Amino acid sequence: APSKPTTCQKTKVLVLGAGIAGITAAQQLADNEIEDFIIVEYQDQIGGRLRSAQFGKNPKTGKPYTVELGANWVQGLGGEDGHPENPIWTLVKKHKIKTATSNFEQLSLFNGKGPANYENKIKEWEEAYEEVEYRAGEMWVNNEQDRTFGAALRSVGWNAVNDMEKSTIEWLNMDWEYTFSPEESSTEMTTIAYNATFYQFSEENEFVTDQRGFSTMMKEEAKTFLGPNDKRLKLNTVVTKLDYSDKEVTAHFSNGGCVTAEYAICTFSLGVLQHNAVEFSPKLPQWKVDGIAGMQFGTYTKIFIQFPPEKAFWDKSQQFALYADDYERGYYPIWQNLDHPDFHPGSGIFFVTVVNDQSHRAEQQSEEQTKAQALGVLKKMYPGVTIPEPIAFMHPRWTQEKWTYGSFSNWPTGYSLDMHANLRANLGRLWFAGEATNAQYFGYMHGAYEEGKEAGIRIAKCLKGRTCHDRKRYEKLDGTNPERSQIRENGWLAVNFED
Ligand SMILES: Cc1cc2nc3c(=O)[nH]c(=O)nc-3n(C[C@H](O)[C@H](O)[C@H](O)COP(=O)(O)OP(=O)(O)OC[C@H]3O[C@@H](n4cnc5c(N)ncnc54)[C@H](O)[C@@H]3O)c2cc1C
Repeated sequence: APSKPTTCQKTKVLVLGAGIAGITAAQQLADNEIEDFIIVEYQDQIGGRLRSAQFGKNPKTGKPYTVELGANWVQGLGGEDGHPENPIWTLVKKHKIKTATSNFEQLSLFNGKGPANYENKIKEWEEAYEEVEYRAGEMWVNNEQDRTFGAALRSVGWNAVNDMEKSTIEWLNMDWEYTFSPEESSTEMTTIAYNATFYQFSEENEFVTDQRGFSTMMKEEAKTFLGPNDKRLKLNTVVTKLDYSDKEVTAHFSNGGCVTAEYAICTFSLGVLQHNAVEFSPKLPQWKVDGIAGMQFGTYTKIFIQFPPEKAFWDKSQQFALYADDYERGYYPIWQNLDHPDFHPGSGIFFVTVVNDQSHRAEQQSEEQTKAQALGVLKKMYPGVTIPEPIAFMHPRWTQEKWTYGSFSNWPTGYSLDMHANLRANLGRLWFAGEATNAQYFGYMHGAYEEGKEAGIRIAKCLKGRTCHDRKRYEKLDGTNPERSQIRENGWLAVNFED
């Protein structure tokens, strides 16, 4: 182990992580004339889960395409007809990030036998979803107990078991967005998150195609308060341990260095916190451990395939293709056509997205295995077509990335606002911010932005000697099975399970 230095570098605020939340928090500090901060980042660049890669080859230029491995859509734009604007959309416009509008009406349908028509089932889903939204609203205002989204769907007559097309439509609307199935997600909070994003802002989605990479947005934003080669940004620096108290926070790095600050904002992903990738001293209290353990962190994997462009065999005028496998829910289900006139025409790129269990499978098996499975699906979707050999193939392994351990968070059934407040609560001078700490925009970039902003403002106030409150925490949580329910009439046998 590296030897422990006796004195650590000193600063006022330590910003841990240079993703959307970290950069936005630091910007708030700078805007409030707090210039004495240090940003510490694991990777060699700003952006976090805004992460692009070079892929394949553009036949016109001979250079690879830039594709987004992480966040790709600005979801919910707003800013018109009295709706507030999504702050990410504001930044995208400010930094002239190139986007194209996603049109989910351009969806071709397939099943195990090839092209198929199950529009009527999509309509059935839409009606059921609308009823669930209404039920969720009632549940919320009446403070009814939360339940799985699957339970709410069944209660309005939607049941996808035994119907692979319906299962796939359900996957499209739930798992694709949240990475978890309706059986795992909260009815109330899933509906709230959807409303907060798509009804508050708008139902439009813009897909980033900028060849500089989406992270350009945050890199450019950082330039508004950091100078060139600013010493306050420590890249390639891995935090291994955080000492915290009511007076200060010290971050220890894998390179042996350390920084002590009056305040710190930890923006590491929920995955990082759940993997105990950072040691806390003193140990985290149980209410905090439970707050971290209770929220879900999922994986979303885009599998990129480039075919020889002249041999592109799919309908290039459509943006999406949905495949309902005969046997397995979520098996290579949603295909995106980047060869569309609005994206990268002539690219020959067709990519497929899988989540969670299917992502974990792809992460464990070889690229050859995954490629063979994906091509096997295309053979079923396009019977009679000779599927050409891809000229490029690539997918990330999000669950294994030590700086995130997954993609984004989801709100499970039974996780309460109080439990979530415990995830978000500060521990003395150590604060937490990031997409997962946002109670309504969890999972999204705008969630990370709002949380970074809030934490930055709060800490600036504390440092300026203005009102400085701790965040709420709930060391004791209310149960939902009180003693009055534990009675014979409820089938409760009052058996004592102790020996
Ligand atoms: C595949 C995928 C698809 C997505 N799609 C969308 C989408 O379409 N729309 C949308 O709105 N959102 C999407 N998201 C979510 C969005 O990317 C996140 O909500 C957002 O980027 C999170 O920002 P953050 O600042 O909270 O966290 P992060 O971006 O994770 O920032 C935290 C930073 O901390 C650093 N770090 C971690 N551990 C350490 C350590 N030990 N020491 C030092 N530094 C450390 C990390 O490197 C990282 O830069 C997607 C995410 C993924 C992965």
